[in-house]
Amino acid sequence: MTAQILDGKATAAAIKSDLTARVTVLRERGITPGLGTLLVGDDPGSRWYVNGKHRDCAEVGIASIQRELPATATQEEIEAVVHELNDDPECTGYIVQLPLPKGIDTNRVLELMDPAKDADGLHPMNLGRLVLGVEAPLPCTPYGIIQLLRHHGVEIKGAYIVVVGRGITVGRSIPLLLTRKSENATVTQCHTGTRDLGMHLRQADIIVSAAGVRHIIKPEDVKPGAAVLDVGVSRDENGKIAGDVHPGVAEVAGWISPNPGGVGPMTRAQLLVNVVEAAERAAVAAAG
Ligand SMILES: Nc1nc2c(c(=O)[nH]1)N[C@@H](CN(C=O)c1ccc(C(=O)N[C@@H](CCC(=O)O)C(=O)O)cc1)CN2
Repeated sequence: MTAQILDGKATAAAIKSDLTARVTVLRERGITPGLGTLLVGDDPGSRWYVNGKHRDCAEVGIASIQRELPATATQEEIEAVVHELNDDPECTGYIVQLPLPKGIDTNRVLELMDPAKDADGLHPMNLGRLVLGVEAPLPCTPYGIIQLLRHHGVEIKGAYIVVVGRGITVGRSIPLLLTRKSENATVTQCHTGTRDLGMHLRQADIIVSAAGVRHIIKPEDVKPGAAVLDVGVSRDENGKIAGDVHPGVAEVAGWISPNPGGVGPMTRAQLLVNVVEAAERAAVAAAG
């Protein structure tokens, strides 16, 4: 392997240490930030992610509010919990773990959330604010990726970045962040329907792959020295979890994010940032 590692675990640990200090200040002022989660169904992966989020909360001093519903929950039952979390003063920010079971209208659930408590930055109003360039909680994985690149000194400004994927949590929103004046990158969005994906990838200074297609990023399609971020999660024929990036890419790239240990821990760290910032905003509003 010649590529340097974009170490998400270490970067997330540094972010969490800063947050612990900010939470202490809030608590001294009588404000305890609280993260709520709503998990619907019994998918072991989703449960693992939600448990991880609450472990992180305990580490930095954020309170946890855990709500669960069975896979058979109706739209109305899910919406009732969303209303409860909106009204719960101890819950300063929350997430609805995705994906929701088949048959549930996810967009409607997200729309019903109080945008001021949207810890994922996925509420339509907050995504709209992002488009307008107005302050809003930032989507966790996209902003986590930017923090990971910054932390390792990978130049984003002026870079040509190819994003592979168009899902709600990463692909749709990361171009919005990367093309802001503060980042000033040029972005092409590709996806599984893109003709000649390799032609786009070979020109990229930075590749962000969130397609969920095992090894869609191949060594021959990566420019030597490029930074490659692997966000994809899929399962191989034996049920083993695999990323989007072929292991051979590490011999060509200049930087690579391991998967696990790269973007995942950054997603979780950014979630905590959003919860703390929401509590800080609420404290300012209450004071003034
Ligand atoms: N409401 C949301 N739902 C989902 C999101 C999201 O951001 N908000 N993203 C994904 C899942 N996810 C967070 O919820 C998530 C995925 C992975 C990790 C992580 O830390 N992964 C580890 C490895 C885990 C393993 O070994 O299985 C890593 O990359 O090191 C954190 C969060 C879909 N749903």
